[in-house]
Amino acid sequence: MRICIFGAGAIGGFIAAYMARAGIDVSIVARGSHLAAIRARGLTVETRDETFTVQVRASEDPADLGVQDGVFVTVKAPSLPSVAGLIGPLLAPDTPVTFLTNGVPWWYFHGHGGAWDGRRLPTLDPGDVLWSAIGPRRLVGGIAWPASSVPQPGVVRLTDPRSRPTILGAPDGSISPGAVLLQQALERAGLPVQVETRIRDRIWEKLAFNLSAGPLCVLTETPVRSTHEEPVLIEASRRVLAETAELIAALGCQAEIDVERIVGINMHLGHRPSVLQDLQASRPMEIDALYNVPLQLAALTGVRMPTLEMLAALIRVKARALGL
Ligand SMILES: NC(=O)C1=CN([C@@H]2O[C@H](COP(=O)(O)OP(=O)(O)OC[C@H]3O[C@@H](n4cnc5c(N)ncnc54)[C@H](OP(=O)(O)O)[C@@H]3O)[C@@H](O)[C@H]2O)C=CC1
Ligand SMILES: CC(C)(CO)C(=O)C(=O)O
Repeated sequence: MRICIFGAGAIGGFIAAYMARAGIDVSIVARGSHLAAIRARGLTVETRDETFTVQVRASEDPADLGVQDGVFVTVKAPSLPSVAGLIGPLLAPDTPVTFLTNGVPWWYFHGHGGAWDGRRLPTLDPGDVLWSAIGPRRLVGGIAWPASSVPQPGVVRLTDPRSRPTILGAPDGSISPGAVLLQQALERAGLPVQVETRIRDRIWEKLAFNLSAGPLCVLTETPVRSTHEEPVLIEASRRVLAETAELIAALGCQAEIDVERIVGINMHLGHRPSVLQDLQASRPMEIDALYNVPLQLAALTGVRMPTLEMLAALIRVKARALGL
């Protein structure tokens, strides 16, 4: 089984390393100092329980890696249009591609059914470049949960890669052969995975979690639990979650949003969300996928999200002021 991880940073890096260790023919698309370090010293994973290093084929040019049986795209959302122009050489006609990204995915309305079926999201896929290069047919929706980071080039750090399963699911709700192939690859690597028929419900569960504290972390530049030291900010988090639950229902999804459970988790979470990691590394943040597009969907469905609107506006101002 030939698997390529496109953008093997915090999330893709640990997946690639576990696959390589399990003997899967895995290669990665990486770039810059991270690629140089992986080539020179291998790809290292540090978890609570172990540290290990694997040698893995890596290139910034997918043409060096050839046609694959399956592809995991794990770049940040602002990098996705760059993937469209590069991914072609990895794809046979049936190669499944999953996008393990936070936020609303660019393909959200593909296979949705109903009045919005096939609607495009130009904010996430300007000029339909992903839609045209990858095509919705081979798509598998995906969600990753483990809190992870790249503390230095060539090194991925996370507490527990098995903390929560990766979720995969075809946009049309079928158990597609592509989803099953990608599931098998993760299982062989010893990573927990579930294939779901209602992928959008799971996307919203994850996004609600990201929305509960991510904006507060970006604005305060502190880890999740620090934002929950102030009762008024916990209240803001509760309001964002209530607004998100309303949007989820208006979109016809059935995600379970247990506000007090999420608040309870956040109280103890020392993680800096990946959106904050981007801010602090002066990288573009996933503002569109995480905040702006949910607000567009709120406008589409007539749902009011004043708290998220305010937080998103403050973040946009901050991003512009910092040139991000
Ligand atoms: N980190 C976390 O804790 C979690 C993250 N997520 C989500 O997972 C997704 C991936 O995040 P994460 O792994 O943290 O991101 P990272 O930035 O750590 O990894 C993405 C990698 O892709 C590389 N990349 C981007 N474009 C290209 C390209 N065209 N060619 C080659 N390499 C490229 C980046 O390089 P460069 O740095 O040069 O841009 C980077 O090394 C995001 O949507 C995030 O929100 C989900 C759960 C938890
Ligand atoms: C908060 C977390 C780890 C949730 O899994 C996440 O998605 C992120 O850091 O972006």
